[in-house]
Amino acid sequence: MKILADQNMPLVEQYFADFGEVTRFDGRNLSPQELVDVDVLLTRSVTKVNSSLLAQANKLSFVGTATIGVDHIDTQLLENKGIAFSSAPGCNAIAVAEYVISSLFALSQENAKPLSGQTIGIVGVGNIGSCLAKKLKALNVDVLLCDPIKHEQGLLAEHVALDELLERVDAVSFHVPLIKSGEHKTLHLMDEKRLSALKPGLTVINASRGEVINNQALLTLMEQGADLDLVLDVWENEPNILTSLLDHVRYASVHIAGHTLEGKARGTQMLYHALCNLKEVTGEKSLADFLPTPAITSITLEPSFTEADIARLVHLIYDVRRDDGILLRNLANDGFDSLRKNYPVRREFSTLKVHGSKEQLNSLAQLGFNTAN
Ligand SMILES: NC(=O)c1ccc[n+]([C@@H]2O[C@H](COP(=O)([O-])OP(=O)(O)OC[C@H]3O[C@@H](n4cnc5c(N)ncnc54)[C@H](O)[C@@H]3O)[C@@H](O)[C@H]2O)c1
Ligand SMILES: O=C(O)[C@H](O)[C@H](O)COP(=O)(O)O
Repeated sequence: MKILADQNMPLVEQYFADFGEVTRFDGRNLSPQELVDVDVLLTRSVTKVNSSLLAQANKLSFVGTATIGVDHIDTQLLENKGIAFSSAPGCNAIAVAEYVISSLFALSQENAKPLSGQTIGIVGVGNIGSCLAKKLKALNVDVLLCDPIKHEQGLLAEHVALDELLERVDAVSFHVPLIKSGEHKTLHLMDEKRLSALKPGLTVINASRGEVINNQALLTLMEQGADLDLVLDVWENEPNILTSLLDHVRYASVHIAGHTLEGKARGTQMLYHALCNLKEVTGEKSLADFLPTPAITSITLEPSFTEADIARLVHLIYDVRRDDGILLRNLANDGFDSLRKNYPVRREFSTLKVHGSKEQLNSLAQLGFNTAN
């Protein structure tokens, strides 16, 4: 079996070598010719899997994307061609939620505005939005949720319409898929009209897809002096982003919100299990076999540790300002994709074992730290 895998996908050889020969490709520059005689294609989010890419795919029987988002894949085409498909739902949901928590704590410190007592809006309450809501509630934050689809399905009673939510919150975080048309379209969900109506002092976080916010309209608004705290991980037209917007963003990063070691590796593992199912073999390999021990494994809290110290613990594991600095220092020389490829190791909160009193550990456990005795 011939397996073609994105060069930025970790652990492919470890998981897939038993199935056949693994060859790597450059995600943005895969040519139709490279798919001749290939059985399995494993992508990340930058490869557009469409009819022109598959024009010479004479043997392809499985396509997998080790990502949550599937807007780069023509899934209808795969179905029509009888090619099995799998994505990796939820694989990096924890990583994205931790990115948002890190950003909110950093802003809270810099703006001298405690997080506890703030109202945060979450737009899109799927795997990431739900995970984030749980963590925020553990921090005594009021959470407003907006997800009209789940509401219509009877799965979210407390849905708040987007325009009302934007008026009521201190910060809003977007976790919707990119939907280009239809009643629930998210392309330019934040269009010029909605952006212009935002209240001063609002924090706007986007770690979903860049196209959810009209970037040019946002730039124009910021150039006119709008008072918004912007946290942007995703951009329209990646990798050729609107660089003049960077001057107006508090924390900017190169579409890495989901890029913990665990998040990326889980994506690969989920595709491994999908292929095992397809081939009717038992998948016996596990993430724990491959992930390295983190640099800091445990910490003990003193009785003086209070809620205010939670931010320090969060930033010990991941501080979004590290990634903001990397982008600002290096984008011009290295370029967007190279910064993504060489992203420094980031681990999830669960890799830190925290020892302390029962009361201290309660909210830390809900934030995702390892508090097991
Ligand atoms: N920045 C990153 O690194 C990164 C990482 C992972 C995922 N993502 C993006 O985040 C998106 C969400 O991920 P998820 O795992 O939570 O997906 P999910 O499918 O579990 O949840 C998405 C939710 O959004 C809701 N939704 C759809 N249209 C909506 C609308 N118009 N308004 C409000 N809600 C709407 C859906 O009903 C669903 O509940 C992914 O599709 C992907 O594009 C980005
Ligand atoms: O949808 C996703 O899962 C994320 O956007 C994903 O983490 C993007 O990262 P990439 O696949 O481009 O490395």
